[in-house]
Amino acid sequence: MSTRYLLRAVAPLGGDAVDVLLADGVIAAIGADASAEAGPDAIEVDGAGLVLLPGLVDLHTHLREPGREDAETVLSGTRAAALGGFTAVHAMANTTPTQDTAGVVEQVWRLGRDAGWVDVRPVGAVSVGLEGEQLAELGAMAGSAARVRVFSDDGKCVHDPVLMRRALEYTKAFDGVVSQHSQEPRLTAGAQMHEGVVSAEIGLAGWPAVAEEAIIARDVLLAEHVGARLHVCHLSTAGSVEIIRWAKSRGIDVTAEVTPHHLMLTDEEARGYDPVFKVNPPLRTAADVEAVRAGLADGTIDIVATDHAPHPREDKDCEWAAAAFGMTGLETALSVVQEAMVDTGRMTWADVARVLSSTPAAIGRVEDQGRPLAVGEPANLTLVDPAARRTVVPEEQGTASANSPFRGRQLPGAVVATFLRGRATVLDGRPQDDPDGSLRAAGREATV
Ligand SMILES: NC(=O)N[C@@H](CC(=O)O)C(=O)O
Repeated sequence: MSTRYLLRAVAPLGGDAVDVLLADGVIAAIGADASAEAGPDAIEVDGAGLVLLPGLVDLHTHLREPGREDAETVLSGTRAAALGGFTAVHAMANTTPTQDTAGVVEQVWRLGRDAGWVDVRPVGAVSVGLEGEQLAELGAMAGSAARVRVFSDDGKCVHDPVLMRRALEYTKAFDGVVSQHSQEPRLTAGAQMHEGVVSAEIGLAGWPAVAEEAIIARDVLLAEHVGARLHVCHLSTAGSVEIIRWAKSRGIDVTAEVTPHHLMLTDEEARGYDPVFKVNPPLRTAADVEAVRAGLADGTIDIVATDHAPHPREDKDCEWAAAAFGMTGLETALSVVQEAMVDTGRMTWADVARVLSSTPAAIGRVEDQGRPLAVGEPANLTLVDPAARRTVVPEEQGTASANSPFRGRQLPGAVVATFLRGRATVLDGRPQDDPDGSLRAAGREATV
């Protein structure tokens, strides 16, 4: 018999505290029945003051394997995900080789299954080698064991409108979705950061907001024309929020994501020339941060996705122009959303469950994740302590890379436990391959 967990007096999304019993991979009982049915062997978890969320689902994670195992592996990245409260992640396609065939997506899916930390749903590339010329084997990836439903050339934009149209048409056939990295390449050649006052003052080449907005505007019109669904990756500007709002008002089938870092940080961070703040799309202005917060709160932006983009030291500890784009995010996402949206009174924990679990699961067609808290549902759950405060120390995180833009910051909230089909992957804030924390305290990766 698998281990049973009795979660005592947890707050399910703001409701009254209840006991919840996890057994045989599912939520076995809620309320008075839970303690009655628990039996003597159940492990009790004191949930007083804690919030019980459905396990988080990330639609945008870079796991880097195959090809850049010096930055992250499926094992280290998924362990980081579990520590961040996730029970499923979508692994982006910009690996080496590219995830553009059934063989490569199945390899990543298998590595994820064998690691056992979270469910890994590989994203398939839209074009062969992300080169934007020839459509990849979309149908074969969809029909593979990896059951790909999300397709993206992320890191690059599908900028050819004919290729984008074809991708939208083909993905419709198997209920897939194109997740577009919206960046007009000609408008961003050589770009280093957001184009604005700060880029002019510090002398770095700018990435104008219009380069994102022009592609989003084009794509929502293409999606309407074709009758397909479209997902917009890491939306970052006030203008992009307006375009999505307009598209939704016309009934266009579009969803959009914002990253935690775009909810919190601005282009002012670039003034110190620390490449940890170099990311694509770039950190924008305070007005953009306000617009994406408002867009997330009113439902124009559907989800938060991490765009966890680990890079090894040599790709970040260098001058700004030579550094790679990207920042880690799996282990700080929930805290950033708490600080930006919950602690400011703009969202409830039920909203957090929607934007970080049920809606990303729905967009990715992940059937057994993001489910309601009800008897018989798979026990994919995250237990959060909203009153905790912690200082971010990237070297103590599960990810194999240290490029967190939140280094040294105090953030609210902590993941106390994560359960994947009733098995604790994280308990007392510790990964369950290292239950007493000694390996991490010694500065060693546990099994990575
Ligand atoms: N978000 C990033 O800054 N980097 C991503 C790819 C990308 O979206 O450019 C990466 O793979 O490193």
